[in-house]
Amino acid sequence: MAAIFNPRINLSHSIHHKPNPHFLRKTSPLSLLSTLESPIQTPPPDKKLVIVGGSKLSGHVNISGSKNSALAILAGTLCCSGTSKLHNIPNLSDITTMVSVLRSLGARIEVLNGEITVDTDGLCSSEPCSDSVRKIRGGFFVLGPILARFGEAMVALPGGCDIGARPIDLYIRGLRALGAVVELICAHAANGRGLVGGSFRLDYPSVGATETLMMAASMADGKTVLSNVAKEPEVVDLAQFLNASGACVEGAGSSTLVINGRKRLHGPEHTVIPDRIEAGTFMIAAAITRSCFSMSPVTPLHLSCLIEKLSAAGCKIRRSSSYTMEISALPSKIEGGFIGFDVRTGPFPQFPTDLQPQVMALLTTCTGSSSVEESVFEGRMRHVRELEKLGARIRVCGSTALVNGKEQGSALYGSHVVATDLRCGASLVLAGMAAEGITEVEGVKHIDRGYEDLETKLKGLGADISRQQVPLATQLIQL
Ligand SMILES: CC(=O)N[C@H]1[C@@H](OP(=O)(O)OP(=O)(O)OC[C@H]2O[C@@H](n3ccc(=O)[nH]c3=O)[C@H](O)[C@@H]2O)O[C@H](CO)[C@@H](O)[C@@H]1O
Ligand SMILES: C=C(OP(=O)(O)O)C(=O)O
Repeated sequence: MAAIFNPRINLSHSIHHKPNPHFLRKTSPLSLLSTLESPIQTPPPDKKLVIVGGSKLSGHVNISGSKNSALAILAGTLCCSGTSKLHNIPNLSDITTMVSVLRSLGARIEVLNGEITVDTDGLCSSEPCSDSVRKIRGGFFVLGPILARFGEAMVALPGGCDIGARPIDLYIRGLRALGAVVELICAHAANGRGLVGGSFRLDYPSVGATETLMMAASMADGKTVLSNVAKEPEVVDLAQFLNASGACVEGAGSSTLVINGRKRLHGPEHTVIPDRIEAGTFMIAAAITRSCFSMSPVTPLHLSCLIEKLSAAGCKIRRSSSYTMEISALPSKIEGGFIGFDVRTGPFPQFPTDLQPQVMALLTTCTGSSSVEESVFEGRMRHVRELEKLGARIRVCGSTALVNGKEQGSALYGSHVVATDLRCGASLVLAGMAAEGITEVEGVKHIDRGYEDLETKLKGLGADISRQQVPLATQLIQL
């Protein structure tokens, strides 16, 4: 079948779902009902976070399980027969959406206090609910497992943060290398039976493409070699989950993966790694408020680039037990004050793009000028305009932002700002805590996608932050 895939397709492209006769035959009335029940609801009224700047933070904060690991591993449960039991799953709207994606395929899921069990024995569809897939990036990761398990998949184009074009060409070319025929939204095994092992080199170490191909190859017939893959800790966590299911994935954390496919994987028990981006956000919170507190569980190796930068700027970072880290940014302890530093984002182990907006907020409060180069997502500078509303002085030239630190006696000041994506929201909350006066951050739904109880955790450390309803009139004007 001819391939008509356009790798730079607009993500808002509408999807026409043809009914799949194979699965319609197999679909029970109950699972059809649950597909129909998939939420198509009017979005809830937006909330705002109101922050009174200037509080010092202290105490201890618990770090939740990793959003990005949990999303990939939830997709990975589709590779496993029987029941997978996952621990340390964060309570986030992205996870709720991913659960809807899996349920729309017929998975039976129980969610209780950070634990999720996924029973895939009743899977009855190769077409996940498009509305759910379109809401998040992780929804698209089900493509590999569905294809590997059923030999065909029909998946809508993904959503996620609006931070660039975010094409899916590597997923498609990689799956083709494993014997898939891929049309715009529909993929099936070329030989009509299943995927076969193959070799594929990614032009760029894409996290999602690596994870999707790893899952697909785990059930392909024979050996697969993937090179120039992503080395992010979430990729390693997924590999550990798959290996615990009986898969044979070697090399996770290096740039080459060798995967020997298995006919059948079984549901394992797995604990998701701590969220390094949440932990990094809290480290920056300590730095920007010139405070001292501890956090756990944290894996310092996952944050080495940030630890290096903050230490060079004057923070004292100490491991007080294997999973607890204390960060001290008390002005009395930092000789010569906080000095700005340069950052360039890149694939792990380089500086994470998901901490770039937060670190930029910090740099606006340091002395001297700093440069922040975003090399991963071409559209990840939307927080700059909002930071400027709080008094930040930033000039963007191409993919680099030149941040002018504070002048003698100057500070950020409170204002009304809007989060346009998840980490933009985190950046604005951090800046608001350092600003003089009151900052209102709208667009909290973006923050809820990736931070579990952000304001409760910050309040626990001593921040003055509350969640309030955005008046309806304001919401209507924004529409
Ligand atoms: C749910 C999840 O895990 N999200 C994370 C994942 O996103 P995601 O997996 O979408 O990010 P990628 O690693 O794929 O993207 C990195 C770069 O590769 C490009 N690219 C990607 C795929 C492709 O087929 N073609 C292509 O050109 C992207 O446009 C981007 O410029 O990794 C990003 C990079 O660490 C993080 O910011 C996201 O938080
Ligand atoms: C970009 C992010 O998430 P997603 O890939 O889910 O949009 C993020 O977590 O910062």
